[in-house]
Amino acid sequence: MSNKIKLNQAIYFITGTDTDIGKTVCTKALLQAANKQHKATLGYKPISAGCEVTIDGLRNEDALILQQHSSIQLPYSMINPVAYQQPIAPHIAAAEIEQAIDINLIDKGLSQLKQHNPDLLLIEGAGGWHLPINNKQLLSTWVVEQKIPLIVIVGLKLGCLNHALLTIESIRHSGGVIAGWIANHSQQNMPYVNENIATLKSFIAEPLLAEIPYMDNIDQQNLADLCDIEF
Ligand SMILES: Nc1ncnc2c1ncn2[C@@H]1O[C@H](COP(=O)(O)OP(=O)(O)OP(=O)(O)O)[C@@H](O)[C@H]1O
Ligand SMILES: C[C@H](N)[C@H](N)CCCCCC(=O)O
Ligand SMILES: [Mg+2]
Repeated sequence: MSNKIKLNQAIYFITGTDTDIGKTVCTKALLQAANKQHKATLGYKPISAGCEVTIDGLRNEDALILQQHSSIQLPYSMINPVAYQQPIAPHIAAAEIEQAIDINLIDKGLSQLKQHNPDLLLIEGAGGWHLPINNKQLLSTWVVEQKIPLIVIVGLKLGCLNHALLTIESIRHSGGVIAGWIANHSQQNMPYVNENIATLKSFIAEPLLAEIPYMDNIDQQNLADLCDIEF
């Protein structure tokens, strides 16, 4: 019998300890691993902030990476329905151009993706767990309402213990379900990195799904074999 960790839900929300800590890298790794197992996969980046202006419209790098590594090929607008040009908190970018984040678009986008019957649909958040979508609402509330299980990406750096434990406590407090976490070596040669991972393991009951090493050219790498996971 295989000792592989099983992720047997069709949809997961990928959150993390901060912005810029490897959520997209790890989402790509999970998609590549599932693709290698011949699963029908989709990545979804419902809200992006930080886009290029192109003749086809706004394009966000995360969404393009998820689109590229999805085995089900769909138009960009389905992968990233809400996009803002400025690389800032999305609700502030939204206020700047007087185009509020419409949670109905995010909902509708998810329903449309589900119609393509993916075996695995990974939704990448923006920033960390509590992302404001306006001055009153958080994206995390939507995730919990949708009952989407979570995968928490921990960007390994000094301070990540606090960020990881606060994130996990907050997800539980919000009523979210954590499927597991990924340790991402977002920095090269973090001192005592293994001791940090061991500490996190001792505090987090959910499984460590994968450990992603630091790689200079990670965007060019196939990371499938780093995820010893059965989908
Ligand atoms: N394991 C790694 N090895 C080398 N570089 C990494 C690693 N993980 C992340 N990076 C780099 O760090 C940067 C941030 O990673 P990534 O874009 O995945 O973060 P994110 O959490 O998705 O950010 P955002 O909040 O903007 O969505 C990228 O340039 C990425 O290539
Ligand atoms: C621009 C950045 N890379 C992300 N796309 C958005 C990060 C939002 C962070 C919001 C916050 O928690 O302060
Ligand atoms: Mg990202």
